[in-house]
Amino acid sequence: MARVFALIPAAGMGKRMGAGYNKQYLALDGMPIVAHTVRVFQEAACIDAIYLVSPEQEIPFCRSEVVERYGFTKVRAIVPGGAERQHSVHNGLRAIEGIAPDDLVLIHDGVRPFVTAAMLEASVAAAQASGAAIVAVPVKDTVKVVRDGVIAETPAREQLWLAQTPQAFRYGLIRAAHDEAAADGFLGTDDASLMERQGKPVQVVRGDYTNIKITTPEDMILAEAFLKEKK
Ligand SMILES: Nc1ccn([C@@H]2O[C@H](COP(=O)(O)OP(=O)(O)OP(=O)(O)O)[C@@H](O)[C@H]2O)c(=O)n1
Ligand SMILES: C[C@](O)(CO)[C@H](O)COP(=O)(O)O
Repeated sequence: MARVFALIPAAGMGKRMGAGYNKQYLALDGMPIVAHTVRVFQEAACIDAIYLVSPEQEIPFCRSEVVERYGFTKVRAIVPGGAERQHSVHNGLRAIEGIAPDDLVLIHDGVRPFVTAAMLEASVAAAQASGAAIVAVPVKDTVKVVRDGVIAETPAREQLWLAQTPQAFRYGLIRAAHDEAAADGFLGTDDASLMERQGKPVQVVRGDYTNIKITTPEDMILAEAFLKEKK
């Protein structure tokens, strides 16, 4: 039976949030954003172990203020991050102890606190069946490709989806994709894109519009509203 590992990159700088410190520690209902996220994985029966990725200098803070404070017993290690998200994920993948190629890894942004147990279960089932699956939602607006301030193209909306996380993979597949991208100096903005460039299929699991990545200040307003609605 494949085991399921969660890998949560939380080693960004939160530059677009402009909070003056890492946005994953901003409080939502008195609890750091990243703790809301980890809690969903801690409580999900389908997750066996969690690896967190943090800026190296913040590892002691993350351990005491997130892992120990909230009793996240599934967290096996806090791994030092890299310059870009992809580097942080690659560091995390290399740090998972005793993982087998057929085990599953669910990669999930530390700043997407509205992930649900249902999304985790659907991702696990899809990756178990096909090897690779991401959560995504259809775009609601019309999307334009713009070059030099002028519209170059209007892609058919029916084909456009917004990639979210979790992104779930058989470990052997995503490890090979990350190793190859690193060797080629390729930087993608999500993990699925590293498999796509190898011509490997990635399934899509329908997510939810509330599964936002908290990126800019207005996302905090949305997050507070979603949290109020959940209560
Ligand atoms: N070098 C990096 C960059 C990002 N992340 C993580 O990847 C997730 C998504 O990244 P993003 O929202 O872009 O976060 P930041 O990089 O912190 O934001 P910014 O680009 O505004 O600095 C976050 O949980 C972030 O902590 C990471 O682990 N390591
Ligand atoms: C992985 C991701 O959350 C999917 O939407 C996104 O691509 C991360 O991008 P960012 O540049 O780190 O914000």
